[in-house]
Formats: sequence, C-alpha cells, structure tokens
Amino acid sequence: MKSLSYLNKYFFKYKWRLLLGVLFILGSNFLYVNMPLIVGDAVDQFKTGFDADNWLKFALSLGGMYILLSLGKGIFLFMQRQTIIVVSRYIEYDLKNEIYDQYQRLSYNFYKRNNTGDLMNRISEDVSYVRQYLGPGIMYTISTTILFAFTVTFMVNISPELTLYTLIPLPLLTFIIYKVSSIVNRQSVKVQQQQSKISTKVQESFSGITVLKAYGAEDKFQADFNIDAKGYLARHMDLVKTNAFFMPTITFLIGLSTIMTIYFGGILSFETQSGLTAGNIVEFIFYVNMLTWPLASVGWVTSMIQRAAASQERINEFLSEKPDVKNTNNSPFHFKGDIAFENVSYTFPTSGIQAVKDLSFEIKQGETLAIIGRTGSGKTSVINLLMRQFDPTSGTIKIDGEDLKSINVNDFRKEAGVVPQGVFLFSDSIRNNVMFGLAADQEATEKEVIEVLETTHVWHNIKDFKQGLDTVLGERGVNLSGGQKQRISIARALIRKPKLLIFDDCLSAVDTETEEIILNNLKETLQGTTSLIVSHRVSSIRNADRILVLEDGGKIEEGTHDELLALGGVYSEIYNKQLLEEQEEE
Ligand SMILES: Nc1ncnc2c1ncn2[C@@H]1O[C@H](COP(=O)(O)OP(=O)(O)OP(=O)(O)O)[C@@H](O)[C@H]1O
Repeated sequence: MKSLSYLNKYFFKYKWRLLLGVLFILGSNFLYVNMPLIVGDAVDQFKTGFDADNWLKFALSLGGMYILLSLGKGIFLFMQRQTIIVVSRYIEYDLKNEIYDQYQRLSYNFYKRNNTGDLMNRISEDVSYVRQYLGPGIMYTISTTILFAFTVTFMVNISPELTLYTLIPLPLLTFIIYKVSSIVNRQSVKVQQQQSKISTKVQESFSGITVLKAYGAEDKFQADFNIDAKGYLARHMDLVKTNAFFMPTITFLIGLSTIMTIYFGGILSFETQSGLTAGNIVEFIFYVNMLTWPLASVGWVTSMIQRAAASQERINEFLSEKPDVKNTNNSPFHFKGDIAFENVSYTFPTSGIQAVKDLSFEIKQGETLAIIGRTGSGKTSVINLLMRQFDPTSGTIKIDGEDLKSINVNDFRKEAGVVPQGVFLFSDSIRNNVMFGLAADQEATEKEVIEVLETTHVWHNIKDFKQGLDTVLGERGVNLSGGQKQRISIARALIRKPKLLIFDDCLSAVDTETEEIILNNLKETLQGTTSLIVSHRVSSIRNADRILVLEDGGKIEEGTHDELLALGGVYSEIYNKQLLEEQEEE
C-alpha cells in the first residue's frame, strides 16, 4: 500500500477537480437516499388517507418528485464521472510520460538488465491497473462511504431495530465478495500470464519465420502452441467457474436481507409502539438494495487497490533507478576532433567480464583509426565507452583534451554519427529513416538525402522502387536485403555531417567490391572528419591512418597496414587468412 503514496503528488496537482468530484458524489447520493422516502410515502398514503378524487394530482406530485430526484442524481453522477474519472485519465497520462521520460534517461546497462516485455508491461499494463485504482477505485470508495453513511442514518432514523436485523447478512456479503474478488484476481493474473506466453511465442514464430521454416520446425511449434493454448483454456475455464458462482451468491444474499427486512419489519409493524408503517418497510427494502452494491464494491475495490499497489511498486522500482551515466555539464560543447583513451578498463557489472583492459590510444582531428580483433575482443565496448553508454571502471577518455565525464555528453553525441553493428530501421519511409539521423536543429533537402544514399551506394536500388524514397519499410525493414539495410543505416549517420564517424562492423553484409566503392566515396565526404572504424575484415580498414589490434580487451598491435604486415603478428595472420579465403572464392 505504501507504494501508492507516490501518487499523492498527482492528487495534489488535481486537488480542485477531485474536491469538486467529491461534492458531486455527495449531491448524487443525497438525492438517491431521498428517493425511497417518496415510495414509502406513496404506500402509506394508499393505505391511510388516499384521496380517490385527486388521484391524478397525487400521482403527478409524487411521480414528478421521483423523476426530478432521479434526474438530479443522474446529472450529479455524470458530473462525478466527468471529474474523478477524467482526473484518473490525466494522472495516467502524467504517469506514462514520467515513466517514458525516465526510460529515456536510463542508460545502456539498465536496458541490458531488463527485458523489453518488462519495460512495456510497466508503462502499459501496470499503469492501467494504477489507473483503475485512481478512477473507479477512488470514486467507488468515496461514493460507497458516503452512500453507506447516508443510508444507515436514514434507516436508523426510521427504525434502529430493523436497521440492525437488515444489516446482519451484509458483512457476510462483503466478506464473500472480497474472497471471490481475490480468487478472480489471482485467476485473471494466471490467464494474463498464459496470454502473454502465447503472444511471445506467436510473435517469435513470425519474426523468426525464416529460421522456423528452414529447420522444418512447423510441427514442433504447432505442438508447443497447442499445449500453451490448452493451458490458456484451462485457466480461463477456472475463471469462468468462479464468475458463475459470483452473481448467484450475491443475489442470494441480497434476497436473504430482503426477506429479513420483510419478516422482521412485518413483526415490528404489528407492535404499535414501534410506529413502523408498511411504507417504512418498502423504504427499507429499497435501502437494503441500495446498500448491496456499495458493500459488494468494498471487496472489489480492495482487491483493485491491492493490485494497483503491486503495480505501483513495480513502477516505482524503475522510477527510482538512477542512470549510471549522468550529464553534469549543460554548457555547450563543440567537438573539434581529438580523442584519447588513457589506460581505460571496463568490466561489465552484470557478467563480471572485463571487456576492455588498460587500453590507450589517440585519434587526432581528421584521422581514421581502425580497430580489428576476434569476436568478443572488446571492439563494440570501446565504441560504447567512447559514446559514454557507460563509464570506464578505471582510466580516462579525453575529448579535445577534456575528460568525457566532465563535458556536455548530449552535445558531444550530437556531433557523432554512429552506425551500430545491428541495423535497426523504423517501420517508416526510407526518407524518414535517413532523416532520423538529423539533429533537432538540422534540416536536409531531398537532394542531400539522395546524395548520402549515393555515397553509400544504395540509391541505384532505391530509385528503382515504385515509391522511391517514400518506400515504407516493413517491420524491421524486411523488404530490403541485409546489405541494403546496412547502407541506409550508414546514410543515416552521414546526413548529420558528423565531426566524428563511427562504424561498428557495418559493412559486413556488403560484398568486397561494393565495400570498396563505398569506402572510396567516403574518402571525399569525410575529409577532416575524425573516424573510428571497427571491422573483422582487413579490406575495410587497410587504408586507415592507424590500425589497432585488440585481443581479450587489450591492445596487442598498433600501426599502419604496412607496418603491421611487416611485423608479422596477429594482424598479418588475419590478413593472410582473409586473402586466402578471397582467392579461394574467386
Ligand atoms: N551487455 C553485456 N553484459 C555483459 N557482458 C557483455 C555485454 N556486452 C558484451 N559483453 C562481453 O564483453 C566482451 C566484449 O564484447 P564486445 O561486444 O565488445 O566484443 P566485440 O569485439 O565487439 O565482438 P564482436 O566482434 O563479436 O561484435 C565479450 O566477452 C562479451 O561477452
């Protein structure tokens, strides 16, 4: 429950609306509890002083009054929903924005620790449970309390004794509803879990359809799906059974209360000193029915609050996460072009793997440094350190002579064009995918978009598409080849005319001939740009000003292509092996 106190700041923000909502609840309930009195009055007048000549006047005055009260109650009810439920939607909007904002602030390691499904659930499902508490939960709690207080006061006013008899079965009703609601909740959670298991499986079978078909795994997937679907059916049937038990139980208990009212009311009405009339018994029957829903909702609301508390706790867990990387300097930073790693080491906190070991190197403005090394040698980690996705465990990274931790990292990132190893294209047009690379204050003409696509040697493919630049890419760009996707991804980095260009093995899906063309085109475009090129292939990096060979996170060789060949070490070994492979292919 403590977790829900996080929401107090929002209650405070919308306090006036909420207060107005409470006034509307008071109004609607006050009119509501007066309605049975009219019916009771009518019954008594029928029994005693019914004036047959003026029946129309009698019917119109009481009926009109009843209609007026219903109308007034309806209007207040509408206004109460318009205030309280609307506030719950506002808070839902604020909370979603707050969570998303926090997601944007959190850094690399947070995303490696938590899976996408979890991140999605907290901003969608958990927020919607919290919203249910904020809207219906709070509205019914206030409304129930007020209606209960009004009704019991009115009942006690008529007959304290009958009130006691009538209320006897109601706590039992509340208890049963609470218990049933808890069971319903538990079963609903199980249904939801099974549902998300099925969704994940189905989604994976779609996105991995090529692998699935290639391995002829259709039957296995179908069998697995059947098991999960059967599980879903069984869990849902449990829920259906509980729900089926729910309504008859409530109806039975309300009936019991009504019978007790009539029975004891009847007995009491014969005792003249009680002063209880037939009209009073009718009023009581109305009140008993009026109390049923509020009491029933106590159980329902309680379990709703419990569920919201659990959800808010999960949300708070993410909201209280502190980003590992904090930008402490907001003054503008303009990157000139010098980079230096000084004895940098990095160990991943999650796996304890030391990915970078005591690494030192320099890249001067306009130079191209290449990094080559075996899989897992720490190349991508070097890039992530340079882009300050995480900070070194020890050592310093200097940008234009200043510690990376002390400069405005947002400004620094704006000057860099990074092409990551795994291509990600949005389900949007090719034009928008390229223009995504522009910084907020940059613009690009169609001609410029085409130019960068020409540089990356992919425009000749795109221009043949019916929609050209406006061709919309399917989910994850499935209608393009791997090499085409990589080249669009490079164009995205080039469009922002970066002062620092970083390629993380992003020509791997391109044949060596096309690679040669792209690298040649880039030579002109990147005059004066500081570049860091990571690759497995010697052909991508042989023309770099300097090449660094990494092994197990540490530098083992450094020099130009010729110098490293002359050294006859790991680099020349990789080169000779790749040369041989190329010759075999030819
Ligand atoms: N998020 C992570 N959490 C824990 N360990 C990681 C993480 N990312 C990488 N590693 C480990 O750090 C080491 C270096 O990984 P890195 O991705 O930097 O290598 P790489 O040289 O870029 O490899 P590749 O050429 O295959 O892309 C590897 O042993 C890897 O298992």
